[in-house]
Amino acid sequence: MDESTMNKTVLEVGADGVGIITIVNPPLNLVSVDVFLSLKKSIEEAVQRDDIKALVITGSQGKFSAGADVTTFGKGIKARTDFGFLSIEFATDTLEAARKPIVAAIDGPAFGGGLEVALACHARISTSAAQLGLTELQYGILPGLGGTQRLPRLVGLPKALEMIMMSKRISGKDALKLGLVDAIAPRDTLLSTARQWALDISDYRKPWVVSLYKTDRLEPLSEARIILNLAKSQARERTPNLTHPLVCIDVIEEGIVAGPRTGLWKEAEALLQLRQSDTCKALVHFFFAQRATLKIPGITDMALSPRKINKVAILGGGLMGSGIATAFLLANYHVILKEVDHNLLLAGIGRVKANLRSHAKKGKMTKEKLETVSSLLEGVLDYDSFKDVDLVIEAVLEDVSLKQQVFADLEKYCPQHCIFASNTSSIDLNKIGENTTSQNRILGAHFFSPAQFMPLLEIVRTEWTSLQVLVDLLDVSKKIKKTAVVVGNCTGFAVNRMFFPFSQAATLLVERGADIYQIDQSITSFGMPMGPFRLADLVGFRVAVASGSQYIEKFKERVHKSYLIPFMLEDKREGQSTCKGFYLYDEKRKASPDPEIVKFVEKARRASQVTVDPKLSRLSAGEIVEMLFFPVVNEACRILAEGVAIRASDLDIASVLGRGFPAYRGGIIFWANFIGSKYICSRLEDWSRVYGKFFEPCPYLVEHAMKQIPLVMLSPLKDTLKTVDFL
Ligand SMILES: C[C@H](O)CC(=O)SCCNC(=O)CCNC(=O)[C@H](O)C(C)(C)COP(=O)(O)OP(=O)(O)OC[C@H]1O[C@@H](n2cnc3c(N)ncnc32)[C@H](O)[C@@H]1OP(=O)(O)O
Repeated sequence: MDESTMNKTVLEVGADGVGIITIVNPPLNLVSVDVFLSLKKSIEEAVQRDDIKALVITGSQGKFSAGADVTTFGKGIKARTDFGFLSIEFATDTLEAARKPIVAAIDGPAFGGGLEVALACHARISTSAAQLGLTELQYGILPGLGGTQRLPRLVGLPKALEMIMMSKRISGKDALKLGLVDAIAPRDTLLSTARQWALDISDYRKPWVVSLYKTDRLEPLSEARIILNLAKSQARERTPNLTHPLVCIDVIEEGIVAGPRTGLWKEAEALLQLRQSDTCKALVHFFFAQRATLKIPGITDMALSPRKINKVAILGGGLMGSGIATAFLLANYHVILKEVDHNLLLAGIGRVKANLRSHAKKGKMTKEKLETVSSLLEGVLDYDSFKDVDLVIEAVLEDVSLKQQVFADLEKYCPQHCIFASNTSSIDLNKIGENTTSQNRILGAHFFSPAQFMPLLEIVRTEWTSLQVLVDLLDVSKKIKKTAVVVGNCTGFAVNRMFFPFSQAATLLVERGADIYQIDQSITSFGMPMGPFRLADLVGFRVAVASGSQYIEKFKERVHKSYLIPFMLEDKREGQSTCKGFYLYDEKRKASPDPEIVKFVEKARRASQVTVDPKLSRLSAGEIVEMLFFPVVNEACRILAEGVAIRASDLDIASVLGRGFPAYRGGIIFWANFIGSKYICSRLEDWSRVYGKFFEPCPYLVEHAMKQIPLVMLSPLKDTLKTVDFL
């Protein structure tokens, strides 16, 4: 399709007197300014023509419209789309006020501005598989084409709030139940059904609904206020650092209190401001960074088709193994769970079944599906049933020799094509495969706990891993609904290695005078799900010490060796599992600060023989954030410099999806670039002079700071792949 036939709408009139307006902007029919201007022109023309009785709006190639082009947010606005043009002059005064009925025929995506065009039509017909949603909050803005006013009037306030606040996407089938669409039609009769519906409206056989003025689904004002106030307090609690969800609720409220047209003006005003905000820029970056993870130079551009994976074996039914098994079962894979003895196997199966039941209890799966999925799980104690396994994921203890033995066994019992993945979080994969001749089918599949929920899968390739194996695992990751980030092999890989200095900085500061609970508080206020000490309690001190030792061994010259956790372990404090760590835990796992903690802190201070710096006990929340996260940025820079990560934005995704770094700050590198490499480098230099090598900025960061350029890859990708394929 050439440029002249894109980015516009096309009007065609049938013998029945129905004009079909098609949005033509493939592949997703995004509604650009040009599309809106063309749509306005088509409607105005159709209203004037005597041969047109009614209209249908649809999208080309079976896709209604994926909404506005989000890359334009934060940029200058063209004159014709000035304040109020889109929602008032176009959607309300041209489309909704047209003197001829207009029906939306929806297939494929109808998101954001796309759905808002449909909401302003006088009826909506969709296929059952169509996807509908007002997803704007996901980008730090609000529905800006009247969605805040029309959706509550069509589906009622609670459902509209749920959809808008969660950027929820629903199917055509569910949209029918809500009253968001008027009828469902199969794909091949969608247009004819919409045509007939438009004629029926024109001939008064079907109602001509102007959604902006519909009131039958709106709650009475007093009830609406209660619902809105509840939504506000939920938004404040869920995302205390964000204003756009609250602005959106205010706009909805304005329409209910002062009338929908006043609401539209307020919506237009809010959109203008929000689309320029830093939050919007960060969230748009996050959206594209996540999509970029799917494109891996040298891997996904090699035209290799993924092989079908039918049977998956998980070794180890502990917390990780059972979570991974659950994720595979939920995607309908046949799963073998292997343990070393009967009791451990029963416990592992029990965990998986409890995970599945809790999924069903939350309404995410029907009872029938629970039964089907549970029947796909098989528990075993030996390798007999491994002869037709396609993928093994090892999740045994973090012990090198145990893993080496396991991989040597796998080579004996599994078929030649089987992929061997390790869920190790820090051990070198080359070491794990040392006793095998299968290095080309070994890779890391690092899941994050709880594996059935956490959306990230860190795929670790070694210099030997076959491209086909990588393509296979990338395909599996999509099927189990994980975002995969492919990284190179090194201690801690990308995610844990990047965040190791985070907990190191925290203990370093405490040993030199800072307060444990103030650190945790500052970090959660920044937007992390929990602070480093609460996190250490959750992970457990034994795991923290075991993985920490890998870094201490590997990066001796720059790690901070803390005595704090070892002293607490001596006193049988292991974290949340023992109800005592940095916090005390009650029977409901509620954490409270422990006054006795000071005893351990003082002992650690004495042992490390450092002088307490009174300045550190008076750090502001902002300083604490900098002192914990700038070392993370520094390590991320080393990871980029070594070519462990493919691109800087992958580390943004890894930090958000693997560690809970706030998406509205764009991810660790985006945030660092927002602050500026020069400032970060100078702060690290200052601290390294006072507190030692741990804070010393790496050459990559220094170079970027000197040139005052953003932290992105400077050098081309390191080519780590030595073999092409093993098949
Ligand atoms: C004023 C209004 O109120 C504001 C709005 O409308 S906000 C926008 C609301 N729209 C959305 O949230 C939809 C976002 N898009 C999606 O979720 C998915 O693209 C989709 C489910 C529609 C389709 O998925 P899929 O078929 O896998 O295609 P996908 O690869 O994602 O997209 C194709 C290309 O379009 C891009 N794209 C998708 N939606 C886009 C958007 N809204 N803006 C800009 N680019 C977009 C993708 O990045 C991709 O680009 P690439 O080829 O260069 O990598």
